[in-house]
Amino acid sequence: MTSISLLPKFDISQNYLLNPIRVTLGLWVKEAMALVRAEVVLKKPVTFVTGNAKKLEEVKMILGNSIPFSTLRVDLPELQGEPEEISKEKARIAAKQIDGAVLVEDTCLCFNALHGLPGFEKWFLQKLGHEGLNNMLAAYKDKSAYALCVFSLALGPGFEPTTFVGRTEGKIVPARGPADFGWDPVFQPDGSDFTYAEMPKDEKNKISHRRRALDKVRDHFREYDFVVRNDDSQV
Ligand SMILES: O=c1[nH]c(=O)c2ncn([C@@H]3O[C@H](COP(=O)(O)OP(=O)(O)OP(=O)(O)O)[C@@H](O)[C@H]3O)c2[nH]1
Ligand SMILES: [Mg+2]
Repeated sequence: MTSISLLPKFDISQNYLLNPIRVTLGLWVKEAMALVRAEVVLKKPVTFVTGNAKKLEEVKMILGNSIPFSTLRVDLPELQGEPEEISKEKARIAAKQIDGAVLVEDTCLCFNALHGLPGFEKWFLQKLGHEGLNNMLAAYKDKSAYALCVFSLALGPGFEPTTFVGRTEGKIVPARGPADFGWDPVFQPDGSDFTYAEMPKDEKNKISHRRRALDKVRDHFREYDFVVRNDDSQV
């Protein structure tokens, strides 16, 4: 009885004594890691590959000069499957095609009432239109949806891509605002009275699925030292 009641007291004091040491060690390791960033040597800058001019515009606005990248407009195949797998496969194809490091993304609009469908293929919107997207939810009370963006970075052909996911919650509404980018007019993010299409671009770029995924891409570039060097040591 006595030993049982004493045991927790002992544990608590042990933790109390150890915690400051753990915290200090943790901080020290973090600082040390920041100082010795792993170098990733590439033969040419990472290329963001897409066939979608609007995506390209947003990626350029969001990233600015924060990471070194070039861009290339190439139509990538419309693949089927889970968003992360589609995005990775696009990266593998693009890396092979340009024989270098690539960044690609796959975006989808997912309805909760439909357990994540329609997901998205660009043909879907072309066939259904904004009204059709609303009609898909006519039988359901739940109009909630989320916009999902998965970026994939492949360091070259044969390299397994790394993914970065961004998600913004919202709901599907009858179209409002300019119709120059996909489903933007029917997606109203939570906490806003405006659809993506009605928002000024810089407002959308503060909260969008794309922005959230690109924040993670940026963090990754901070973690590693990407160097472009054209010699035998490059990827
Ligand atoms: O309203 C939108 N706001 C967005 O922020 C957004 N991002 C993408 N899309 C649309 O979603 C479909 C599949 O996208 P997606 O990832 O397959 O792209 P894509 O085929 O157009 O280009 P890519 O695959 O060459 O990069 C296409 O109809 C895109 O226009 C968006 N629509
Ligand atoms: Mg596509």
